[in-house]
Amino acid sequence: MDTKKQDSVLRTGNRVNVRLAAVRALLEINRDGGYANIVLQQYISQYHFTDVDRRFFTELVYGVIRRRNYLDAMIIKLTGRPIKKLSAMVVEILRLGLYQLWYLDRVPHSAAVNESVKLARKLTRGLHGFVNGVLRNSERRREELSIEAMANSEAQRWSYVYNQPEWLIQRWLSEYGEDTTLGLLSWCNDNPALIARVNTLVATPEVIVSEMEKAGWRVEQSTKIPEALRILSHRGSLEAAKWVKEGSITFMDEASMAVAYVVQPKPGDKVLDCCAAPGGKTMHMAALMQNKGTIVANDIHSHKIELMKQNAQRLHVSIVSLYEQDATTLPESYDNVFDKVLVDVPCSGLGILQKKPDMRWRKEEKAIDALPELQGRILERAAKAVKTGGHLIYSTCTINKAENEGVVTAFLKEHPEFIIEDAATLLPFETKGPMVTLMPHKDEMDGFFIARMRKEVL
Ligand SMILES: C[S@@+](CC[C@H](N)C(=O)[O-])C[C@H]1O[C@@H](n2cnc3c(N)ncnc32)[C@H](O)[C@@H]1O
Repeated sequence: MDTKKQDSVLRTGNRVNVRLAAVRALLEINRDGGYANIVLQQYISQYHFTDVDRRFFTELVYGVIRRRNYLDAMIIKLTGRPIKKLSAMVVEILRLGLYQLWYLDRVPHSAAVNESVKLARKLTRGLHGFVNGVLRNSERRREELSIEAMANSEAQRWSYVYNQPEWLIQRWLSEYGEDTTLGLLSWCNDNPALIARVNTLVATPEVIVSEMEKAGWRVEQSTKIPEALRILSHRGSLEAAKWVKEGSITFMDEASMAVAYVVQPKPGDKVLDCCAAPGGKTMHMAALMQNKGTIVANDIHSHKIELMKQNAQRLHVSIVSLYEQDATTLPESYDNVFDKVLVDVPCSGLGILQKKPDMRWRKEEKAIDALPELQGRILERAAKAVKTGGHLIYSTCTINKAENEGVVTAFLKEHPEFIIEDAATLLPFETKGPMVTLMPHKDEMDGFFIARMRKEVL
């Protein structure tokens, strides 16, 4: 549907119909493959929700996405049909209805059912009776639909309770054991904290905190990273906030900020960031370098380079040169040139599942198992760009050991000229080294891996 038409469908007078917007957004994510965070942001900026509506909309969309496996199991049981045999629109209306009935105490059951029926009248060809029947039936059959009654195995039970694919639960159990797996699973279902980095090139955390408080935001300075702020509540759209527009803040997690601390670039350094887009760490390094020196930032995707250019402009960074470049085939002119080389490889992203609740359903084990080979090749090539006495930093946003310790250990075996250093000692918070794995449920930030190596003369 074109944007104008959709706009008029979603609005009644000045108010946006939040549930209708949620169904449309869910369809774009689940049927059309849109990324949840991007679709959500588009709706929020397009429809100018009130703060209350924005929170409800976000809760509905993310809530349904997180609990998709259990909601779908209920739909299959209640309709007697596989999801694929139902219309995509009806599936989203049922998911949303069941989510409200089962998880949102503050929504009266009658409202959850009636609003779903209204949606079905508006969006389907005569399936409102079917939706009504399924949802009312779910009320009558609560016991039969309980997780205990529905799960056929312990792994399936955990998968329903924690809304994660069974294969991932099995993987974490075998890598980390039961306690850590449980911690990780419940972290995945918590609402992510909103974290901003204060751009120290133009502002200080103290000034920004005080300005935000005056504007009615609730915000705290992070206890882990000095320039990080935890935004507890805000007014209006984040994108339109003055601090975002003027480049005094940018959104990124504390774990992501930890990487630049381990790189420890100094003003005047020559830095290579070879998997750089969208540039969160590049711009943070530029700030730590006080915008003095050089950062060569590469990425394989040209459209992301444009995004980084805009990011650099907004954040008043002028020391970054951007190139579209495959990190496995860096030019020879890069060899032995850089003081610091950051290799923030493409990875499975299992450490950022909390922020992207749709990701858990998109991941595939086979694709994950193929990653270490590419990561190893990127690291191998990038290592040549480090000058003697310089540092090579390898990072991922995953807690998958094969992509982390696995890749680095294999690299070190082949390269005695690289010595592992203790990354933990460079961080402004307590954690264990020498290679650092930030575990979300313990460190209260995204799951990241960071290793720092020094190149010696042999
Ligand atoms: C984890 S993300 C980097 C995040 C980035 N460092 C930041 O802090 O914003 C990995 C990036 O590697 C890029 N990439 C994937 N394969 C690559 C390759 N062979 N060479 C260079 N970049 C690659 C992807 O486009 C993606 O932007």
